This record gives sequence, C-alpha cells and structure tokens, in this order.
Amino acid sequence: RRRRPGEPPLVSGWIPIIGVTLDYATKPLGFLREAQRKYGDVFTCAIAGKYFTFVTDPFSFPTVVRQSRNLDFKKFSLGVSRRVFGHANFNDPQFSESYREVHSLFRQTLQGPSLQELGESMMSNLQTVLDRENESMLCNPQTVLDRENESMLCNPQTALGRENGSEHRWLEEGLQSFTNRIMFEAGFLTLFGRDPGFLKASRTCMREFLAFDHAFPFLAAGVPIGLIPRVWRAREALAEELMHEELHQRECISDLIRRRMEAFDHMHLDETGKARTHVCMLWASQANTLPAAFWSLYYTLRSADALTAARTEINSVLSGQALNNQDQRIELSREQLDSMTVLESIIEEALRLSSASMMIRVANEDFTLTLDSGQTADIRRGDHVALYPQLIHLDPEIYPDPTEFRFDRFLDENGQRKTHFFRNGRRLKHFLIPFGSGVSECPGRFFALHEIKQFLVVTLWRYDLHLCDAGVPPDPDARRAGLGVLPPTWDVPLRYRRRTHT
Ligand code: HEM
Repeated sequence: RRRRPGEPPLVSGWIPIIGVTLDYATKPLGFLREAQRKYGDVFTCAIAGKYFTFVTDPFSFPTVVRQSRNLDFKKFSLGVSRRVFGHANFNDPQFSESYREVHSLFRQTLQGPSLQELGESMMSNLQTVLDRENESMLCNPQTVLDRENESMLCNPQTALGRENGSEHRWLEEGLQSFTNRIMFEAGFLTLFGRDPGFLKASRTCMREFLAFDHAFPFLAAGVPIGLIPRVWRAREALAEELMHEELHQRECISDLIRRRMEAFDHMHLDETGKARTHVCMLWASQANTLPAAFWSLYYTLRSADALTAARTEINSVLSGQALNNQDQRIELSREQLDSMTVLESIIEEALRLSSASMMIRVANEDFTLTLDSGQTADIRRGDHVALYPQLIHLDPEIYPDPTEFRFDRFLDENGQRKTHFFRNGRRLKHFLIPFGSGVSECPGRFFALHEIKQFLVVTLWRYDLHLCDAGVPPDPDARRAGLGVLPPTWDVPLRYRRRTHT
C-alpha cells in the first residue's frame, strides 16, 4: 500500500503483512510516542495485516468519538468477541433489532436506579465472602496453618506475631490472590446470583476464568482458541456453569443477567450459545475490575499518606452508622459511596497508572477526518481508527511526575473531584479515559467504581494490612496493552489480620 495525497503518514515497517506489529506489540506506548514525535498527531500503522490510523492529539478525541456515522464500533468489537467467546454472529442482520435491545439493557440495569440495588447486593456479598472465610478459619484451623506454613517460609516473623484466637492471627497471601478471590466471588454472586451449594460454582468459575483470561491477549490477537486446549476447556467449563438450566437454580440473579437470559431465549439461540454470551459478560465485568481493585489497594498500602486519608474518610462515613449488630455489617448508600472523594481519587489515580485500553473504530466508507487543529486526514473504508488514552494518562504536561502515584491528584482544594486539567494552557475534556468514551463507553463504569470503593472500605475496615516486600515494586504488565487495565507483573506478599473495633 502507498500513501495517497491527503492521507496521514504511513508507518509500514520493512516486512509486508507484519509491518510494525513487533515494534508495537513489544512496547506500544514507547512506539506510539516515537511515531507521534516523528509524524505528528495522526499517522497510519500497518499492524498484523491491518491498517490503524492513530489520532494522538487529545483535543481531537471528541471528533473521533462523535464520528458514529463514518466510524463503526460494533462491527469490530462484536467480531472480536464472537471469535474469542464463540457466541452467535450478532452483526448478522437477523439479530440486529434484537441485539440493539440486548445492548440497551446495559444502561437500564447497570446505571441509574439499578445502581443502588447492585451496590447493596455487592456489599452484602463482599461481607458474606469474608465472613465465610472467617468461619472456615475458626472451624478449620488447617486453613490458617496452611497459610501460615506458606508465609513462614517467606517471613518467619509471622508465627511470632500471632495473637490468641485464630481470627486475629496474622495471615499471609499474595495481594493479587487476596484481591482476586474476594472481588471475583463477590462480583460473580452479585451478577449471577447464589447457587444452592453456596459458592461452589463461583470457586470453580474463578479458576477457569483466570486460566481463560490469562490467554486473552493471544485470543484477541487472533490465535484460534482451539489451538490452546486448556483455554478452550476453561471457556467451556465457564459456559457449563452459566447454562440457563444452571442459572435458573440460582437465587438473587441481577436484573442484567435475568433480562439478558429472557432476551436470548426470545432470540432462539442454542443453549451453549446463550451460555457463551454470559461468559462474555462475566469477562467484561471482571477482567478490568480485578486488576483495578489490586492497584487501588496496592497504592493505598504503599503510601502512608494515602492510607491515612483513606482510613480517615472511611471512619468518618462509618462513624454515623450503627455498627452495633453482632457481625458489624457495613451498609453504604449510593450517596455515601459517591461522597467518598478520597477513595475515588485513589481509584482514578490507580486507573491512570495502570489502564491501557485502546478505542478502535472501523471506517464504514472513505471519508475525511478533520482534527481539532484544522488538519485533515483521509481515511480509507475498512481501515481502523484508534485512540490510545495512555498517551494522555502519562503525559507529563497534563500530569506532572506522571509515573508517580499521588493519592490526591484528582482532588481539588475543597476535597471535591478535580476536573480541570490542561495541556498547552487549554482545558482538556478528555483527561482520564479508562472506561472509553462515546458509543462504546463502559456501561459498567459507575458500578465498577462503587464495587472497588466497597472493597477498599470493607478490607481497610476489617483488616490491618501490610505489604511485606520492600523489594522492587511490580509494574503494570504491558503484554496486555490495548486490552484494558494491566495486571501486575508479579504478585506482592501481603500480611493481614482481623482488626478489633470497640
Ligand atoms: C475498572 C473496571 C472497568 C474498566 C476499566 C472497564 C473498561 C471498559 C472499556 C475500556 C470498555 C470498552 C470501551 C471501548 O472499546 O471503547 C468497556 C466495555 C464494557 N464494559 Fe467495562 N470496564 C470496567 C468494569 C466493568 C464492569 C464492572 C462491567 C459490568 C458489570 C462492565 C461492562 C462492560 C460492558 C458490557 C462493555 C461493552 C459495552 C458495549 O459493547 O457497548 N465493565 N469497559
């Protein structure tokens, strides 16, 4: 392919088809920054046999996001999702009307009044998961001993730090493992309801989910799932657990899943096909939330200022609450969660540092894109137009010391959410975009922020937590760049024990 007059510079590398795939895949942010420096705000890259036009000027993001006539989101995202999850082809005209209705359920059931109900359910599930763990420690001291044996290998002090009564003993576990098991189970129960064998399915699902998710970058890059049998088995095992027959036996299913089940029944999909759409929903609800919860707690525990500010905010919200019931169960209204601006700033800062999603659209026809500067770029039909928010998130002009965690970066002088960020003296509309924007903006973003806040509240309230490794901190794992929030490159040992509240 040759660059035509009016088209952006073409970065095609030396090898046909492969183009600049390897440069991009090994260090996407570095590659894009370098291309931006060489070619300016818009350039087209040959990646994996396709052409991606990157628009890197943040002031032009709204132009791209608003181009829904020329730029299609559904074709690309449903195409990838079908390949990875193996569900029906919802781009097929026979489904177009009914799929529009299914899509509209996201808004109806994840936002607005539904948020309160989801939040209550999540809060209750979080505490149930932790209570049950507590009980299992009391009834089964082996659990404690197993964890202690593991922990003593890496920290002999653990045994010395024990207090009487197993529920107040110090335990040790990786922070990522701690976060994953609590958030996965609670999030799973909140959307898919409780099984009669209580938590049996969610345990199995977590193991399979992690195996499937680990391979997600390969699947998204086009590797057929059949070539990785363990991953294919994991996806099918998840689908087995989410067959309608199984789901009908569960209690307290969320409106989202209940109404999706009804819709898919009306669409006459086969039973496995229906279950695979639920696997897709499970992935959307967990794949970003788990690492986002990890980083939020990790950065909080690493920064004494952040920890103090977070505990002060939690104490002040909970002090108005009668926690005199025996289990000390916490309840938080939507308004209370929204009022927790310190926790919100911590989560947003963690997302700024760890999210690396990419927004991709496909050109429906040849058209001319006009950037904020007035510069134009001719785009060919079938080409992809891409935005890479991490270029903004780590821009030192917008965020001084961009790789540093500052818990109050998103707080203004009154302790409210800060929304004024500038580049070249101009205020930015898009300064933090971990949830995407425009037609494809994540419909679960409000729930995601709430559930991570709830996780922070519950864990910081219940436990003393310490990171017990002062070694090299983990980086966000760039191998998943483009897919969302990056998990840590390795897990960090955590020590925790139950706190006593008087
Ligand atoms: C920190 C957590 C989360 C992050 C960072 C996140 C981020 C994103 C991003 C970047 C997209 C794609 C946007 C695009 O392509 O432009 C997306 C889509 C989506 N997310 Fe989230 N998400 C999170 C949590 C959730 C949760 C908890 C749910 C549901 C309970 C959810 C449901 C969805 C769905 C259904 C879509 C597809 C929307 C569509 O097809 O239009 N997400 N999310």
